[in-house]
Amino acid sequence: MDVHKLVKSFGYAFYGIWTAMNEQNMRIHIISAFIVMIAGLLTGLTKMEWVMIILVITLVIGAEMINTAIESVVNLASPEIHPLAKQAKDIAAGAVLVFALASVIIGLLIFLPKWF
Ligand SMILES: Nc1ncnc2c1ncn2[C@@H]1O[C@H](COP(=O)(O)OP(=O)(O)OP(=O)(O)O)[C@@H](O)[C@H]1O
Repeated sequence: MDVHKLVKSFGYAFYGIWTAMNEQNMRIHIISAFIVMIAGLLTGLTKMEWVMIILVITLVIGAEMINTAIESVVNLASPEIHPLAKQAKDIAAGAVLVFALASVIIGLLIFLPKWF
C-alpha cells in the first residue's frame, strides 16, 4: 500500500470539502446543520434520533457537493448555453432539493412531538 499516495488523496478530498464550503448554498446548509444540532442538544435526542439527524445532514451536504461538482464540469464542458447543460444543472439542483425536503420532514417528525 502506497501510504504517501493515500495521504495525498485525503489531502485532495479535504481540499475539495474546503473548496465546496466557498459556495453560498453550502454555507447555508452548514449553518442550518449547526442550528439543528444546537436544537438537538437543547431538546435532548435519543441515540437513534441523532443517527437520523447526522445522516440527513451528511446526505444534504454530500448531495450539495456533488451538485457543485456537476456544475463545475458542465461549466467546463459547455460554457455556452445548451439545453443539455441546463438539464444537467437543474436535475442536479433538484436532487439536492429532494434531500433537503426529506431532511426537513424528518427533522419535523423528530422535533415537533418533543416541543408540543
Ligand atoms: N450553460 C448553460 N446552458 C443552459 N442553461 C444554463 C447553463 N448554465 C446555467 N443554466 C441554467 O440557468 C439557470 C440559472 O442557473 P444558475 O443561477 O445556477 O446559474 P449558473 O450559471 O448555473 O450558476 P453558477 O455560477 O453557480 O454556475 C438554471 O436553470 C441553469 O440550469
